[in-house]
Amino acid sequence: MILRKEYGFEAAHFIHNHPGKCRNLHGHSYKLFVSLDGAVNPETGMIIDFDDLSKVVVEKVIQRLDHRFLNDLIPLSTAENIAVWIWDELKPSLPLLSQVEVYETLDNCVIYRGA
Ligand SMILES: Nc1nc2c(c(=O)[nH]1)N=C([C@H](O)[C@H](O)COP(=O)(O)OP(=O)(O)OP(=O)(O)O)CN2
Ligand SMILES: [Zn+2]
Repeated sequence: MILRKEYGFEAAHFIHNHPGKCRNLHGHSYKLFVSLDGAVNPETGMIIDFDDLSKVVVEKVIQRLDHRFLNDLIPLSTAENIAVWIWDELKPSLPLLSQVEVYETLDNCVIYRGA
């Protein structure tokens, strides 16, 4: 079964080698969807407690990206590279992690399922 939870963060960035407007400093209200693929524990009725998932995602990702300049952590801060960075931060603590979705705008999204 797939369990998915939504998060958001506001951040600034620029893409230094972009041929258009994205080379300029600007910001996005990013949406992040974190998915886990696992079995339901018959005792808890859960794959993971949403609260326990959030403790990890907030500590490892949201607190580090929200209201930050992304290029400090991810020099080429495309949605693709942000998704890979988030995956690498979460996977050691969330072995059931199966998918990371990063929406840079309402209609621009990347989906990453690991290497
Ligand atoms: N493959 C990617 N392409 C682009 C990325 C990216 O991360 N991966 N990023 C950008 C810029 O960051 C840019 O900010 C994207 O936002 P924007 O241009 O506003 O989005 P739209 O494509 O929806 O542009 P509209 O002018 O609003 O139609 C660019 N490309
Ligand atoms: Zn951008």
